[in-house]
Amino acid sequence: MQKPILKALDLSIGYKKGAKTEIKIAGPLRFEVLPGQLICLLGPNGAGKSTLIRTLAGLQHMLKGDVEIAGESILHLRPAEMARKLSMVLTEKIRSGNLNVYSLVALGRYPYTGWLGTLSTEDKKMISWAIEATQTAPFLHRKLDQLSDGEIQKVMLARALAQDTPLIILDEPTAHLDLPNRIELMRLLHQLARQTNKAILLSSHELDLALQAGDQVWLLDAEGNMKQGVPEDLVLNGSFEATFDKAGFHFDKATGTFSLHQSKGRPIYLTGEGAVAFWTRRALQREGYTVIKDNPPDDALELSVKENSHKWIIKHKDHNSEHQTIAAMLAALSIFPKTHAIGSNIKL
Ligand SMILES: Nc1ncnc2c1ncn2[C@@H]1O[C@H](COP(=O)(O)OP(=O)(O)OP(=O)(O)O)[C@@H](O)[C@H]1O
Repeated sequence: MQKPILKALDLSIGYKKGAKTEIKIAGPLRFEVLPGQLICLLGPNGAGKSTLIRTLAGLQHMLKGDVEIAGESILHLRPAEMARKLSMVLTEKIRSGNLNVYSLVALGRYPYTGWLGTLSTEDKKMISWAIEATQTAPFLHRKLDQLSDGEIQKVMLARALAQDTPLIILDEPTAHLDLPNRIELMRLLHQLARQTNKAILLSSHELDLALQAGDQVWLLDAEGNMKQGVPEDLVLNGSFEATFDKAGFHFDKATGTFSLHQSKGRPIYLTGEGAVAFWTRRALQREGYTVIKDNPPDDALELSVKENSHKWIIKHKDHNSEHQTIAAMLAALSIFPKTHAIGSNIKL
């Protein structure tokens, strides 16, 4: 059996106010991270994700309990030992604008190079691999202040990879990335965990990506409790919904998506499959309809969609009409009274 690379033993995290007062954010927490796992730490704003990450990395005192990395308490690890076991990617902006990208990535080798910083063949190989994996080669000779926030994010990941530690912790690594790059980064982290047997823990607000890529999800709620599990189990047992419970937010277990609108409006009986039905449903929910798939009431509006022909057919008593776009279908539906429209009081 594999030994955990990271372990929390009744860990309480938070802040000290003066000599005596403690502000506890979460705990006692117990968890283990095994080599090869990608763990996504999720939770609403202010739940304590960054506090937990900083505590695990020894950047902040724990209130109680202990954290072990590769079997050793972080309280006993010297900085040089820690740097060979754990690499960090934080979201804070780097100020050293004068450094070029290659030099920054090469800094990842510092735990192995000693004072002079002379790079061995092995060091150079590792740096090249980190650059290739993160696709940072195109801006290798640029200075950091000539990079976008997203590019800096990738370079910081390259530095962490060059450090070649069994545990990598990233605080919101997708924060500055556009959608394709967010997907690409999650895919890369997932692959890295599998191929290199590194354990990777990241905090994120990317609920859908975390659901897809995480081997485990940790859900930290506003009360400081943490639920852990395989993402699909957490969806099915309602933990996911409960952690992000917010007025006006609805988590659809069937599609794994959050929606802004709680549909309580006029029922509409939708038949059809595939992408056209999916986007039709979204449009109807936005307009405040309650979309039903089974047992329609007698006076229900009926809408059938045809996947291949992009045709929307509305039926209601004597009414029967056919439409070529969602816009036209919605316009046609507007002649029927809605009981009420929902979704106006949502705070994000
Ligand atoms: N230095 C500090 N002293 C006291 N309380 C703090 C300090 N820094 C943060 N906090 C509080 O700790 C709680 C957790 O903050 P943290 O930044 O860890 O949350 P988070 O889950 O990372 O939030 P976000 O998703 O918004 O980044 C918040 O209520 C925050 O106000």
